[in-house]
Amino acid sequence: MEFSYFSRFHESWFCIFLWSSILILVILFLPFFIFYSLRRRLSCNCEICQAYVKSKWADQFTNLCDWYTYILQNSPSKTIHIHVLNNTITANPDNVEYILRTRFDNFPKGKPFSSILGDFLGRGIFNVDGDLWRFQKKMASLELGRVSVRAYALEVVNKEIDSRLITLLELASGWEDELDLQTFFRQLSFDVICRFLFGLDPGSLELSLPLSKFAVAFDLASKLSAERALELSPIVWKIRRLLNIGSEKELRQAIKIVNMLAQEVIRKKRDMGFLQQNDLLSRFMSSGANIDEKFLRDIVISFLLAGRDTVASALTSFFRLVAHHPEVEASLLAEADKIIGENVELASYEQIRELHYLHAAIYESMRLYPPVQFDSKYCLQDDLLPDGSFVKSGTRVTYHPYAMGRMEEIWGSDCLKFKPERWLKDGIFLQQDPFRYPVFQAGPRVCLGKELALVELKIVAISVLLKFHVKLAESQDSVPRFSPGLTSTFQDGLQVLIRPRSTTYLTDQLKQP
Ligand code: HEM
Repeated sequence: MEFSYFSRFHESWFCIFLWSSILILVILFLPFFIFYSLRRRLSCNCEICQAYVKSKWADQFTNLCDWYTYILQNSPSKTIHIHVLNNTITANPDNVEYILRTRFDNFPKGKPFSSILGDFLGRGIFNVDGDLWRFQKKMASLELGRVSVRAYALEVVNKEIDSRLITLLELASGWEDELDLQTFFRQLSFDVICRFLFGLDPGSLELSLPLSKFAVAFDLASKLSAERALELSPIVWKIRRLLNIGSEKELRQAIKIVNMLAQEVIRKKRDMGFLQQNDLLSRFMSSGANIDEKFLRDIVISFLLAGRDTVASALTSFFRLVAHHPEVEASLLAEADKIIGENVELASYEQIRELHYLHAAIYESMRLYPPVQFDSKYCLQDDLLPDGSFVKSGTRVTYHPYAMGRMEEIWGSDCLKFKPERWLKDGIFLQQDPFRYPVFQAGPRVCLGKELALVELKIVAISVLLKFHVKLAESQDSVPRFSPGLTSTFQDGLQVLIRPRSTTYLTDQLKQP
């Protein structure tokens, strides 16, 4: 007995000694390891790589995406290679089609991407390939592909507009203080997506923190996860994560809060009895598939991300552009007046379908400000893109809808102008090739929520426009600054004054020189 106690005592000291030695060795050799792995990356002396590494681009451009746009516009093939990032970036529609459709199997999301977003999105649909992706896509398509989905979306959004949106904006229309429309739309789209996908009223959740704290944590987790991709080597953030320091510590804390929200959504759904319900979450829960608690959490987070941030981003940019273009605002109101008429509280689905100019204005605003500015895939085997660019196995390929929306070769010499008319022929909205406009992605992984999103965008936009005039706090020539994140967000939000719409306002506005 005494002997075994003695030997265990020695064993534990031996373990401590062993682990301490390993730790000391790691600490001693880590800087060399990082240095050598980064040296290879930093060694490219080409102008573009140096501009990236030394952040020289920031001398001329407000946003990284504007710099990428500039170099893509100036590239004859509309494709560039950032050697230090091992990333081929393209704004060439032929390449986009090749990556997203023709050679879909050779360009999955891939392991590097899943590890960047893995802590936040886990095995959720955005972050996986293969069977895990197919399963979630099938379940989501059953729900989002229903014939009645648009009518149901309209019902959910109309309820939200009727019960909250108009009341809140009426309140804000009496304020002298500015309202951040971006935050407002994020709250709205969160409520809509909870009702639509989870069959839940967010107000009924029993949360230990106010909803706004969860929203902040959600945004932070999205921003910090996206920033991992900007590091010159994944080793940098992986070490920070191992030591739980800096941004990785913040990310861990933010994810902890986000998890609390997801757990409460799942708990509430269980309480409500998911077997009798046919929303998306209930479908997953009753599918009989092997879905553990963690997988359910990942599903909830991915769909929240898909439906909340993208729609809020699209609405915010739309109102910013419309406020800067009174002539577009006038055309939107004139169309609504013709189709919906006066004194109608909420438009019907048939009326919404008839609003071609509104549809065009929404597409046009997403052309200039796509909610997902760029999207990366991973090249499995060496490949050659249609424009002749060679892509090496194991490197990243990125298509860039933000830059594509600003290409003269695609949209003509007035590509920087906000001009909804470019989408209309004889007043009817005309669809463009999705590989020239991959705002909803295209090919097998095309956005599953496109129809829901369009209904939501149109009905919210017209409901607000008909009742209120949105006046921007920023000046006419201000350039928006984006926050890094998975979805495009204005760093300073969108500060506006809300005013009740008077019938004479617009005429007065148009009379101004
Ligand atoms: C204006 C609004 C929206 C835009 C611009 C948009 C755009 C996109 C884009 C670019 C992707 C590809 C992302 C990637 O693979 O990395 C995507 C995927 C997806 N979106 Fe949307 N989206 C919008 C709204 C929504 C909404 C409201 C939902 C509702 C649930 C949704 C559900 C999805 C899903 C499930 C996927 C994954 C598809 C797959 O991987 O097969 N989206 N979306």
